[in-house]
Amino acid sequence: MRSIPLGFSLSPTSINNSNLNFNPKKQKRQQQNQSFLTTSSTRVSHHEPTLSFLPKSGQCRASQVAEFFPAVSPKIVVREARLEDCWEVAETHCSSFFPEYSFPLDFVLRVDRLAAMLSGFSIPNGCRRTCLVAVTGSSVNQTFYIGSEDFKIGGFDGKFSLNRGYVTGILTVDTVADFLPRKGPLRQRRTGIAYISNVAVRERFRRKGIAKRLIAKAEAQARSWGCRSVALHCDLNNPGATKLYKEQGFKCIKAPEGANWPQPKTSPDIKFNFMMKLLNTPTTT
Ligand SMILES: CC(=O)SCCNC(=O)CCNC(=O)[C@H](O)C(C)(C)COP(=O)(O)OP(=O)(O)OC[C@H]1O[C@@H](n2cnc3c(N)ncnc32)[C@H](O)[C@@H]1OP(=O)(O)O
Repeated sequence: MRSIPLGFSLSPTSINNSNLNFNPKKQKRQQQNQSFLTTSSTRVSHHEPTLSFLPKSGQCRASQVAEFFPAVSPKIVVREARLEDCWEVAETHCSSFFPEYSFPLDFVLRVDRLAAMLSGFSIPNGCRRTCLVAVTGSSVNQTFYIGSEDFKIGGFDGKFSLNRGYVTGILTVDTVADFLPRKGPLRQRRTGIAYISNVAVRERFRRKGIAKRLIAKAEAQARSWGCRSVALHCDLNNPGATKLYKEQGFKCIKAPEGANWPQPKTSPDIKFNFMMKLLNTPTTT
């Protein structure tokens, strides 16, 4: 993470909480978070081997344990984002989509992303939106909270926290249908199709199945909203992401001749694949 002059970094990953005062309320919150992480969330469990792989003597070194449990250390949990995750979500988004930016632009980008997220709490009537996060269970004790118990924003109670990279991946799923082709002469908003966007995994956590877990959770969410399919746009020049979605059962959809389908608002040079998946379609992995 980049530092700024005066030896102080604005990046949340640089905050060392070892010299913060003990806060009993904070500790209670951390314990609550811990119990949430171990009870109500989805684990990256598909790589968990059974204990029969362990040596018969019952003795093994930490390095051997790491070999037996390659993808479960640290434990990853996928859950809905909370207000206190906002900065981490912005950080994950910007470091994944704009890795080339340096200070001060990278900081401005994160603040801009934060503002966009907080203002995005209001969505059209009858629509749903959820931001999912994949978090590491091992970092719940590394939180530095800003705000108080009475702190409110966008109608939500909570506190911001500047953490040390505990959010490893993010995904947004909604039924707003802003980027889906409208239907009929009245150009009505589509219903029954959930839209996935802003999928990103921090670089050091890639190729561990985190994006797959986020997508699976988004599909479950879409089903619970009564959607029959999910859609997304993927940059044509992003073969890794395209492969990911194809393996998860998404198919590229070609716009009919002459149709002017909406596209995400990014640089005009970026061309997108519009991809869809019926929610009863099995995945290839
Ligand atoms: C709708 C949208 O938001 S599209 C935007 C996608 N986001 C980005 O491009 C941001 C930068 N990139 C990233 O954040 C990540 O690389 C992502 C989100 C594309 C993938 O996240 P990961 O957690 O690494 O993916 P995950 O580990 O679940 O990969 C599952 C499979 O997808 C495929 N895959 C994923 N990334 C790649 C890659 N870079 N190259 C080739 N195949 C890939 C592989 O088949 C992989 O399985 P394998 O590792 O067993 O070979």
